Amino acid sequence: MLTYPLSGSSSELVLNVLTMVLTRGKPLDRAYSEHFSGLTLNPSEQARITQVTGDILRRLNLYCFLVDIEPEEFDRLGSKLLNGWHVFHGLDLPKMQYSLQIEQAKFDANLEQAKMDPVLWDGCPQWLDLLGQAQLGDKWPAERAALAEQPKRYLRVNELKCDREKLISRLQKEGVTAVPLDDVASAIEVTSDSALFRTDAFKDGWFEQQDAGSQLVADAVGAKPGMRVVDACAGAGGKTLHIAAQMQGKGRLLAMDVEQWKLDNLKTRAKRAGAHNVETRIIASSKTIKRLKLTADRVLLDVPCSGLGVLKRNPDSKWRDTPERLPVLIELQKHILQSYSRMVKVGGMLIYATCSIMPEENRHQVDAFLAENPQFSLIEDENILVSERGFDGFYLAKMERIAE
Ligand SMILES: C[S@@+](CC[C@H](N)C(=O)[O-])C[C@H]1O[C@@H](n2cnc3c(N)ncnc32)[C@H](O)[C@@H]1O
Repeated sequence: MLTYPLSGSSSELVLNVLTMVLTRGKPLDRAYSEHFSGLTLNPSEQARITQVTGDILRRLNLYCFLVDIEPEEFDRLGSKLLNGWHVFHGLDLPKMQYSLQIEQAKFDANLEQAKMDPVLWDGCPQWLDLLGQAQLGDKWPAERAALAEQPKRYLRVNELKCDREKLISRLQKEGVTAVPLDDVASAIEVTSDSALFRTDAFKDGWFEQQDAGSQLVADAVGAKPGMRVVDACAGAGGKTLHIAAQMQGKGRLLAMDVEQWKLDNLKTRAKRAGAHNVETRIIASSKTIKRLKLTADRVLLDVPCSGLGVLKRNPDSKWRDTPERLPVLIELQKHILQSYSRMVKVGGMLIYATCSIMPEENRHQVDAFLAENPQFSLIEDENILVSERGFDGFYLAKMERIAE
């Protein structure tokens, strides 16, 4: 965390980004891009701004409690919260133009009270705590605490262009320090605050920013050169590009989604990555899927989910989402699993994945699917828990089609 306070102008930026997220419901990444575009911020100052903003969102209710404000009051009282954040972290106050002071004695009393309340301490909204307890039982407190930590920055080396050692040494020449991860063969961890997307290594397609947990999901696909592979919920292609590298550009990789703008984004990224065997296709109706019946060696279903495994990275969503969204997602996951599994050929593999840690979206879905579909058999599944691996939380299940 910070060792000296934010400057006045960085404090204003943090407040503006947070106001956009908390009072206008903008996703954090869009609020960043609106505020950062056109500014030439020093990379370490930009890193400090995102660290503070992210940390405030990860423990918003705690910081609000300490300075006696409600999240809804953020647009009027945000400077008080930012001052409280600095006090909590033992820093001097930032020099803001308009700044509401905090009452130290009240802050200290609130702090003592907060220390007795682990749910508040971990920045967890009540609905999420209830859900986590119901779904994960004893494992939940460790996950809840791990989800309140700052995420690390991971890259995936693009093996179509280089290897980890070459990437690390090229990045070093561009002022970025990074180390390889022992347990994820394609991943490196960035240990400096450098601006990655301005590097020539990025422009040349040598890496993508991708959490190490997400890299484990694409690893599980085990695609080989010459295979026919479908990434059926490809989005902007985080996992598609990884699969393309496994295939060494040989074979057919079909990336599908219901949103054309995401596939357009994927095409740009595939071009930069030199992934020439990627074809994109919009899912316009059920016919798009039916036409591919029993054709694929591998089908990855990285389904839409609650995202409750990636709250370290997307902490804004826990203040926007509600538990009512979950049953709708669960129905959609069921539908995708049932209908898109038809594309897997006999002897081929279906990989179901989410970035959630909740069994209802994970193993329960797989069990229900297998009960209704004896033509599939479970090979293995894995819960990638945030508290155990330190990555974002994911789930993956590998199933083989053993009959038509
Ligand atoms: C978890 S995201 C995928 C992330 C992506 N695989 C990656 O690694 O970057 C889920 C994706 O499913 C897409 N989606 C939503 N409903 C869908 C449907 N009925 N069929 C296929 N994709 C769908 C969403 O647009 C979203 O891009």
